[in-house]
Amino acid sequence: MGNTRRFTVKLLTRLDENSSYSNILLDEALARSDFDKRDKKFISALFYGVLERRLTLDAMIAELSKNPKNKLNNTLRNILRSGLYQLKYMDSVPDNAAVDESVEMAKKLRNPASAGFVNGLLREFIRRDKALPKSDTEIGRLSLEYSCPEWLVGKWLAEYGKEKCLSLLESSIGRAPATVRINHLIGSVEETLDMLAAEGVTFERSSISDYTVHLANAGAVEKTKAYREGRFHVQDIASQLCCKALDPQAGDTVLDLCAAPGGKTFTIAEMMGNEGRVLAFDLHPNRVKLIKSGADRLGLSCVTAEVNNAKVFNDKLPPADRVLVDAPCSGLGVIRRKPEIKYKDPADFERLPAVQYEILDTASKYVKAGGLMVYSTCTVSRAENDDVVKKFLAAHEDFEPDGEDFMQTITPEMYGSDGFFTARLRRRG
Ligand SMILES: C[S@@+](CC[C@H](N)C(=O)[O-])C[C@H]1O[C@@H](n2cnc3c(N)ncnc32)[C@H](O)[C@@H]1O
Repeated sequence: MGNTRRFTVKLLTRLDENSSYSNILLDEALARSDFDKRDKKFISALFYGVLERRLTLDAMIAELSKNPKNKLNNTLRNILRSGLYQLKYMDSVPDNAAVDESVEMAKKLRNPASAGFVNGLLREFIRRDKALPKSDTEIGRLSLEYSCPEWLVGKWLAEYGKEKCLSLLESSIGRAPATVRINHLIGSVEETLDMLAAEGVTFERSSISDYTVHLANAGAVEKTKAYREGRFHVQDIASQLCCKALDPQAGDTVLDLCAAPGGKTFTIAEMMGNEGRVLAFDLHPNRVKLIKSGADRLGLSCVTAEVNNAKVFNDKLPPADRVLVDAPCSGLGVIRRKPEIKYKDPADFERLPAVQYEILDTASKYVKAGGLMVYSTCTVSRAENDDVVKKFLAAHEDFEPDGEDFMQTITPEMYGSDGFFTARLRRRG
């Protein structure tokens, strides 16, 4: 077990020092290691746990340090974070093990005082009954309880109200469900589920569609025979609902302008029974390859994938019955999958609405008269969602809202999905 903690602390420090994605860093490191299944589970739980509770853990360290201004190096900080995380949030770890293993790690650091410091701080936390740091404000309290920066708690409270804010905060902690979309073009849903069951995968069907299934022990679904045979792809409920909003029909010409890695492209093609054309694009050549390989695996021959910049009008693209703009966004709806998103500087998100508007404006030029365009994001932020759509409608008289509830903010309490937004915009006939 000591080895697993050292491994995790090293990974957390690497994440602090290079801005790579947490899931990629962890998956690659585990794949190269020879830890057994149980150890890998512990490492993943500790790694993601520390990451998603980082703000709270750092507030605890600041409160418990005698000299809070002392600068801690990254390794020492991660030893403390992981020690505190085990004490506070991992019931399966005895307190003594959490403290002793952390102290052993600190002994290996160059500064001989580190081990005493780690021991003192962790034992003081236990003496204080493992209490969270206090705050005088509601925003501050929620921020510490859910390890979410105050600016984001404040934003969600102001923009969506308390109930939705709490739903977003609660779902931002803990593992997201693994949901898949069954490809009925390769075999029936029952046949695919039987195959998965035979390989020991347990599942629960979802009420949102006949093809939507939650997998319970989905460690490495990509390794199953059913996956290799193209019988499903991994896709959250909200993304599946987004494809439903686009309502593609067999024979349609569909443009999917920000399509990689291709989850929505695949569902759209399946909904069309592989009849018609789904032209998928992305800015990045490496990501376009993911769409191509996914469509090949799933046997979706109506899909083509090319590089294209959605901001710039391309006169080679055909007029389309349906256009999907699944725009690049801040990703505030998928924090439970990528906890590092919440620690970004909010200033990084300020340029997004202009980019989103530019893409939407360009995309609208491809929509046939009477055709439908769906604008979507995996974020929960008025500036990137409703405001972009309102600005678009105000400037494009040839478009109108499609239906009364044409804008939908999907929050986790509704379907257990990621946070998401869709808007249906119809070009007048
Ligand atoms: C939210 S992701 C799309 C997810 C995808 N629709 C799916 O369901 O799998 C946004 C995508 O937009 C791409 N992108 C960003 N800027 C773009 C641009 N100017 N033109 C085309 N694609 C762009 C990104 O590379 C990214 O793959």
